[in-house]
This record gives sequence, structure tokens and C-alpha cells, in this order.
Amino acid sequence: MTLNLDEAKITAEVLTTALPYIQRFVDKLIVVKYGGNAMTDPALESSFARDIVLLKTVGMHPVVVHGGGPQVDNLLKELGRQSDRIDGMRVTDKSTMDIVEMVLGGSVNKSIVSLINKHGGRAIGLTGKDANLILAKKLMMEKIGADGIAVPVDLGFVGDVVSVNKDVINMLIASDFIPVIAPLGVDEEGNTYNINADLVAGKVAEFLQAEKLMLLTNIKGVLGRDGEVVTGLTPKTVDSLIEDGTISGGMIPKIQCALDAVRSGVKSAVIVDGRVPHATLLEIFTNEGVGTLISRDLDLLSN
Ligand SMILES: Nc1ncnc2c1ncn2[C@@H]1O[C@H](COP(=O)(O)OP(=O)(O)O)[C@@H](O)[C@H]1O
Ligand SMILES: CC(=O)N[C@@H](CCC(=O)OP(=O)(O)O)C(=O)O
Repeated sequence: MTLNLDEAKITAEVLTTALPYIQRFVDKLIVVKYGGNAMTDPALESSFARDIVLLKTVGMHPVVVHGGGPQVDNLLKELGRQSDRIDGMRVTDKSTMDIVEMVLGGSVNKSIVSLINKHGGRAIGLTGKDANLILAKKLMMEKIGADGIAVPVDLGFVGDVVSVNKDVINMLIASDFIPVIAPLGVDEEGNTYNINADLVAGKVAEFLQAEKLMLLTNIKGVLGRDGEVVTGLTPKTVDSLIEDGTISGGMIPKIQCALDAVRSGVKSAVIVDGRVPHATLLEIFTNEGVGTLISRDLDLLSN
């Protein structure tokens, strides 16, 4: 086969353009949350897996936390069941919990692991129950009633993260594995909890003091009142956008966990469109990035 010099030159140029970004992120921990809505198309799934393998190959430490809400919905539907959501959280009774565990800890986790491994990575799948990776407690939620008084809402087996056993993740990273984490947690009595995957990703990033938290979803970023992508968000702006309903549903826990992560020491958090091929690489290997950025500096300024 003869060398196509023009093509080879382009490849060399692309590689040298990537050099400063590789230097910036080498040895750094990047937590990537892969939302169930971004797992819609086999070509996109492959491009996600290749991006993760590429980050690892050039010396970064990606940790994947995945969702799978729509995949849980699909199985519930097949079984003739459904579940309610309150502010983006699935109300989870005991039998729904069993289905959630089957889907998130089983089929979804293993298909991401297989895909990364197929592209040459060394992914290892685990749920928050393995080695007590994610210690959880029941999530307490309140809703303001029509009379303005807060009333507790019981979401069943929905959990909040108490702590993340970072030694387990660090040990896997040190052995060159790519951890792929399903958002389930366990409490001290051994009860299993269904935890919003954004929340788990944020806490994993926080406990590991990650360089970046990347939340891949099915929208261009956080949309403001006129439908434009907003960036450089502060807690105050977020609160007012939630209050007037501009930010709703699944975007509420997403933006809140991004804010919490940067407040707790993660350098930056981004909400990016996982429907764009190579969204992960575009975010790491460009100055501008894509989507909505929430950075520590901006956050500190607003406090
Ligand atoms: N202001 C907003 N900006 C962007 N998305 C929003 C906003 N308010 C609500 N959403 C909804 O939040 C969804 C993303 O949350 P979710 O469905 O939980 O995603 P994922 O499954 O990726 O975690 C978007 O698809 C959109 O429908
Ligand atoms: C409590 C709660 O809502 N848990 C989520 C966990 C999965 C998830 O978060 O998936 P996505 O990221 O794809 O939305 C659920 O049961 O759907």
C-alpha cells in the first residue's frame, strides 16, 4: 500500500493540535456520565466507546458513570408496568427496584463494558454495591404544597450518596482499567437504592477530586428562557431558572449536581450533547468546548 502524503499530513496536524490538550489532561481524572438518552444509536455508542478508549490511551483517567432511565422505562412497559417521576426522580417501590437493578446493573452496564472492550479498552463494570463502592441512604425530598408549606415526598428506594469508596476506583485506575459504574447504592443494612445517575457522577467526581465532570445528555446544553444554550451558570441564575420553570424535569438534578461538584472542588462541570458524534473528544480537545460550562471560578464569584 502506498502512503497518501496529503492524508498523512492532515493526520499529523490533527495530532499536534491535540498535544496541548493531552498535556493539560494527562494523568487527570475525568468523570463522564453517559445518560440513557444518549445511548440511542449504535454508531453514537461506538463513537462514545472509542472516545473513552482514546482518552485512556493518551494517559488520561476516564471513569464512566452511566444512566439508563429510558431502558428501565422500556422493560417496565414490556412488563405492563410504569413508574412515576417527581422532579426527575423515579418513584421506586420494591419490585421496581428489582427491575432497575436488573437493567442498570445488568444489561446496560454490561453492554457499555463490552463496547469499550471491543474498541480495545479494559473496562470493568461495577455497581455501587460492589465493594460497597457507593454508600447510600434514603433520599428525603420535600415539595412545596399550594399553601406554601413543605410536605415530605416518599420516593421509596431512591437513594442519596453518603460516600464513595475512592480506593476501589483508584485501584482500578492504577491497574489501567476503565471503571464503568451503574448508579445503585447500598446502605449499612444492605438495602439497595436506585440513585439518579447524575448525582452518582457528581459525587464520584467530588470524592475523587476529578479535573472534569462531563454530563452527556440528549440536548445541546442548558436552555435559557429564549431557548438559547446558556453557559457560565451561577447558583443564583440556576435557582431563578428552576423557579420560573425554564429548567425542569431531569435537568434539575443534572444542573444541581454539576453545581455541587464544582462547589466541592471539581475544577469544572459541563453538560454536553451526547447525540453529537465524539462529544467527549470535542469537549476535551477544544478550548471552547461544547454545551454548558459550570466552572469553579464562576461559582466562587457568585458566592
Ligand atoms: N432548561 C432546560 N434546558 C435543557 N433541557 C431541559 C431544560 N429543562 C428541562 N429539560 C429537559 O431535561 C432533559 C435532560 O434530562 P434527562 O432526560 O434526565 O437526561 P439524561 O437521561 O441524559 O440524564 C432534556 O432532554 C430536556 O427535555
Ligand atoms: C432515582 C432515579 O430516577 N434513578 C434513575 C437511574 C437511571 C438514570 O439516572 O438514568 P438517566 O441518566 O439515563 O436518566 C432511574 O431510575 O431512571
